[in-house]
Amino acid sequence: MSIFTRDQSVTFGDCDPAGIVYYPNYYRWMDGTFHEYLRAVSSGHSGVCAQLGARGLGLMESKLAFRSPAVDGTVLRYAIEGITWANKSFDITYTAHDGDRLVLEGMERRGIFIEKDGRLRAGETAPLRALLGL
Ligand SMILES: CC(C)(COP(=O)(O)OP(=O)(O)OC[C@H]1O[C@@H](n2cnc3c(N)ncnc32)[C@H](O)[C@@H]1OP(=O)(O)O)[C@@H](O)C(=O)NCCC(=O)NCCSC(=O)c1ccc(O)cc1
Repeated sequence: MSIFTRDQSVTFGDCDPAGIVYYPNYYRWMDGTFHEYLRAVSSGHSGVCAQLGARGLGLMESKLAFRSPAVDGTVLRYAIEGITWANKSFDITYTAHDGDRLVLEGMERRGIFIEKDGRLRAGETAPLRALLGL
């Protein structure tokens, strides 16, 4: 059972000369899925950051495995499949499907980026968990 889903339409301009989705777009849409999730369950990224005194729920790591191609006209259903919490980071796992067909599997490792002694640091994740009720 997914935590959250959203649909993303693929248009002509999202594709490379071979007619399949140009891969950086998949990263943008994965990021966008996280932001839509935050909007659905909280005051959104900027609101959450204001509440936590954070600069961003920023990326430490991000990866995708491309399982099958998508083309102009595909409607991708992005899903957040799970969130795993560590002390100062959290991992979000994603899938995107075209109907029953798996198009990609992805993950992001994010942190609560705070400014400390003039540099970015990862803050504790507990306040975010509490805010999201997770
Ligand atoms: C992430 C950092 C602030 C962490 O700094 P520190 O506070 O010194 O981290 P620590 O070494 O103490 O590690 C803290 C935890 O993070 C984990 N960590 C830290 N860095 C990494 C990396 N690179 N990979 C994996 N895990 C990491 C580490 O294992 C610790 O894990 P747990 O304690 O088990 O939870 C610093 O490494 C940094 O500034 N990295 C560059 C970040 C960056 O430039 N990201 C790309 C910008 S994208 C962005 O900000 C964004 C915002 C919002 C969006 O929707 C999308 C993108």
